[in-house]
Amino acid sequence: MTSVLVAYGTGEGQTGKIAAFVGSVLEAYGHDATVVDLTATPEQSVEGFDAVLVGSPVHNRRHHPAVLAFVERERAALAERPSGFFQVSLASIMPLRWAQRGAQEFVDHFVEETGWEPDRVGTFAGAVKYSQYDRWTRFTFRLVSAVTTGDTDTSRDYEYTDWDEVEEFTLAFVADTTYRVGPPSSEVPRPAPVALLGLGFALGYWWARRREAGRTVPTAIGADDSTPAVRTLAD
Ligand SMILES: Cc1cc2nc3c(=O)[nH]c(=O)nc-3n(C[C@H](O)[C@H](O)[C@H](O)COP(=O)(O)O)c2cc1C
Repeated sequence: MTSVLVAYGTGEGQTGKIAAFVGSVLEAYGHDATVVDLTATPEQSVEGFDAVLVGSPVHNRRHHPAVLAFVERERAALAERPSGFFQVSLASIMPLRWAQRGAQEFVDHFVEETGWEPDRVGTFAGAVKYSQYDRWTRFTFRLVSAVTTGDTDTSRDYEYTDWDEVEEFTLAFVADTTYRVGPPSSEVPRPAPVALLGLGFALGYWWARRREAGRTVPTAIGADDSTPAVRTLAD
């Protein structure tokens, strides 16, 4: 069992929702997940964890300040263990190619700014939560949505996160982690496959010998007792 810290920051809660889902996927696959909101627990350390996943939303082209502070402080310890980063933004859902490139640019900037190079990066689509915005933000998002997604009904929220994509990212991270940390001892391959392989070879050899024997032709028994009773075609 690998112990994984899932540390995140969030503005309107979508990154927290994704972090909780990541944690539940990890638990479902037999790992020990600790999901921590860095705003509530800014002193969180990565010590004692086998692997770490960090999640941050993008607001006004910037990552969450609690996440930036955490990564900058824990950078050396993060480099010593498998680590991954997932970013939550709306750039990831925009139909325009330049906007999608923006999601990767945010990540590049984050890596440059923090000096941390995560082993795996996920860029997930977030949500528009009109219910949580002030008047100005609601107005701005309504305008942007009018020319992008068309989701302009401010009486409801819109979630764009692709949960299958989040699950795939988590499982790929687990695979990397198991590779680097090593599988739990209960999952170490048993010698059974090796024994089966040996049995397969033995059966193959036996079958080949029988086949060869089947292709033999009888010849006259020679006067000389040393003459073999049968001779193979190859003789
Ligand atoms: C004030 C504000 C600014 C935002 N700025 C950006 C931005 O610059 N780029 C972007 O792609 N998404 C931006 N978003 C969209 C958020 O990344 C998206 O809503 C995400 O789901 C927020 O995650 P959170 O709920 O964890 O805070 C912004 C959202 C808000 C409310």
